[in-house]
Amino acid sequence: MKLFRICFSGTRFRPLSFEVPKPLFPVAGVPMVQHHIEACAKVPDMKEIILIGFYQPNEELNRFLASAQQEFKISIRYLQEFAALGTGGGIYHFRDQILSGGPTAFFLMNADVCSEFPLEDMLRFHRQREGSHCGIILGTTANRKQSLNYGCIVENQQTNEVLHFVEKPSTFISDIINCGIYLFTPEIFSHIGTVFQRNQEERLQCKAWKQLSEVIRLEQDIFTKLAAQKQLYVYKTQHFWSQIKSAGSAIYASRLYLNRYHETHPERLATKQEGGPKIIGDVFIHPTANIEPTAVLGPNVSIGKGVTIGAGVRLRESIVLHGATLQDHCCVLNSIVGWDSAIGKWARVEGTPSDPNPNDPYAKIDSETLFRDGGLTPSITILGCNVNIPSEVIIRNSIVLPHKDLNRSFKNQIIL
Ligand SMILES: Nc1nc2c(ncn2[C@@H]2O[C@H](COP(=O)(O)OP(=O)(O)O[C@H]3O[C@H](CO)[C@@H](O)[C@H](O)[C@@H]3O)[C@@H](O)[C@H]2O)c(=O)[nH]1
Repeated sequence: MKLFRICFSGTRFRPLSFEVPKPLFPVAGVPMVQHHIEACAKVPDMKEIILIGFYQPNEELNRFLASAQQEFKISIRYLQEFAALGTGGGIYHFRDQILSGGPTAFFLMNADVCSEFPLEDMLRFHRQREGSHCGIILGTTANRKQSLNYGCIVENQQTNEVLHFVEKPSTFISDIINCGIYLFTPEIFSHIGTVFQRNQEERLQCKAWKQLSEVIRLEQDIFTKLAAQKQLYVYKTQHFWSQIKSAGSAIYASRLYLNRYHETHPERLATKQEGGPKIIGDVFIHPTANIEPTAVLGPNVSIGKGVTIGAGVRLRESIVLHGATLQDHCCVLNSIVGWDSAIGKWARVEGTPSDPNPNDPYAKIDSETLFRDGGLTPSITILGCNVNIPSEVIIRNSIVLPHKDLNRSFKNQIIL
């Protein structure tokens, strides 16, 4: 057993991805990919975890890898692609490293998903069908309209064999969607290799070969064919799953993970302490945060390292990143407060939640576009790093880029 793949890009995650690669952004108090790593480390016989991306490794990534390796007692490496090779091209490029040690199967996961990661269930499902396929896709049910934003899977309901796979179809195909979490056997590489060889031949034959990209996409170039050859199965999960595309979806994912901590990490959930703040619902507080006892926090709040929270502060459905200061009596709702930002006394920072429709059991979070009908779509408020909000102003549904000193109230604006 081996591996998972990760990618560092995150354009829809700006301005937060200016400071930190999206997979290291804290969700429920720990870096987004730590949730993947924790799930992998629990799988018996997991030999190694590999992160693959095209991001230039930096000190922060190296520090994270070293500390995760120590904490989870498993080898964790980062492999950098020389260019974005696509969801299939990256793993094909590093196939020798992935197959070293002769694993019989490996997991592959998109970094930008949050899930219970039912890896052991997938493994059991795989073992019951061993020899008859080269991949298992984790699937979940979406509503008809939203299914079009995902890879859609048509299955044989008796056998769970994938009959048909279409990436982001333009008309309804199926309400079972691809979660971006897979279990593959090494055989997958011969299928990717066929596409790679064909692409190479086309490049050599084509005079404008430089323009042909080296990208291989699992979803479009591989899965559709494998489905026709009856080489894929779908394992459907009933548990929570969500994409984390935008900053708004990070708040929603935080809520899902904080709720799961009741079972997996109760020690990460804050409880009311003598002389401590009032806690409502699920809240994560980093042990180094300094919080006045009259503050009221929650539900769904994550407070990072070294954060200072003054008297009478109200904080709900928000993520406060390390080093931020919230002065007395300010109110922060549905917002992300960037690293080292400061919010003045009695200020109000507020966004609009972008949660899935609570009345639809299959609704997923919409990957909202920034603008709709010529205006900024109401969304969570995001303060980039080192932003200063003066006392007694209101910032509503706005995105503030890093290092801004605001001097008045703003509403529905991107402050550049
Ligand atoms: N290493 C690497 N990773 C990549 C590359 N391109 C994309 N990725 C990573 O691969 C994952 C899929 O990314 P997208 O190509 O942006 O697709 P998507 O819109 O997220 O849709 C995918 O995920 C959905 C579930 O969240 C699926 O439903 C869908 O079928 C598809 O797999 C993300 O984690 C992304 O960062 C690349 O060139 N190299």
